[in-house]
Amino acid sequence: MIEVKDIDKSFGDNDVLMGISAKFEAGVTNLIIGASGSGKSTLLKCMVGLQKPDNGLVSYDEREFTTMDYGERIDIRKEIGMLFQGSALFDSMTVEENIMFPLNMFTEQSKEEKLERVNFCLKRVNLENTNKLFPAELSGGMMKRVGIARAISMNPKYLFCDEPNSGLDPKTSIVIDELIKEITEEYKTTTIVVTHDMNSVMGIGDYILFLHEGKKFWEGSNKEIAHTDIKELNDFVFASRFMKAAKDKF
Ligand SMILES: Nc1ncnc2c1ncn2[C@@H]1O[C@H](COP(=O)(O)OP(=O)(O)OP(=O)(O)O)[C@@H](O)[C@H]1O
Repeated sequence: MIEVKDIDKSFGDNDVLMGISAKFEAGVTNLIIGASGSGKSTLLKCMVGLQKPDNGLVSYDEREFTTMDYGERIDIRKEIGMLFQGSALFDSMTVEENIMFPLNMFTEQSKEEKLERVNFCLKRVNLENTNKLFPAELSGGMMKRVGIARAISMNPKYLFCDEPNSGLDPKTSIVIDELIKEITEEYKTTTIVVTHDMNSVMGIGDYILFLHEGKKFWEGSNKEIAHTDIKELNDFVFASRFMKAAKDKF
């Protein structure tokens, strides 16, 4: 479980996060949603230590992250898998080398052990036998799956996914969402997904944190989201005519 408590973050006089508190449980898919500029990425960055909150605490299973020294933070980072926006694969490396990268950096495993882990992760994302391909030879959906394989290579306790569906067609987006959900449930990871995608919200949103102008406006599940009367949330989630029409059916 990851907990954030009373997080404030400003850039100059731009107050980006104001008093954000939330609990992200293990084994369920936690989503952070909100309009562009609402502070989602900044919150994610505060959680993984890429930004320092001005106030507030971030804890990983009761381990207070914000006040840890550098060495302790590295230990937590080894427990974190990240799926970056746009996959962020190394273009000059093969699929196998990309997935092996964290294992080379953080473990003392033998070449055989690492290869076994790479093949296990590739099988898990249904991409067996793509070891020797380069990112340029993959479709967008395949790249995301390689990104997921790399993110789970270290067997993470915590999985962060930043806009996992960006640039994907609706059908492939659902495949990626389902994969993230399955992995979360299978390995009991604490998974946090930053997304704009309303299909993801309705499809895999076990817990949803809605940010609006840097504040927490609502939290709940995809089953509850259609039954709230918070205007800002309704305007955001059910903005399109299609979603408005579908709302009553949820
Ligand atoms: N390093 C930074 N320096 C200054 N301002 C920043 C920095 N990072 C973010 N901001 C500002 O913080 C605000 C929130 O940005 P953030 O990227 O967290 O929003 P977001 O909800 O993730 O948006 P999007 O959905 O467009 O990615 C924006 O006004 C942005 O300009």
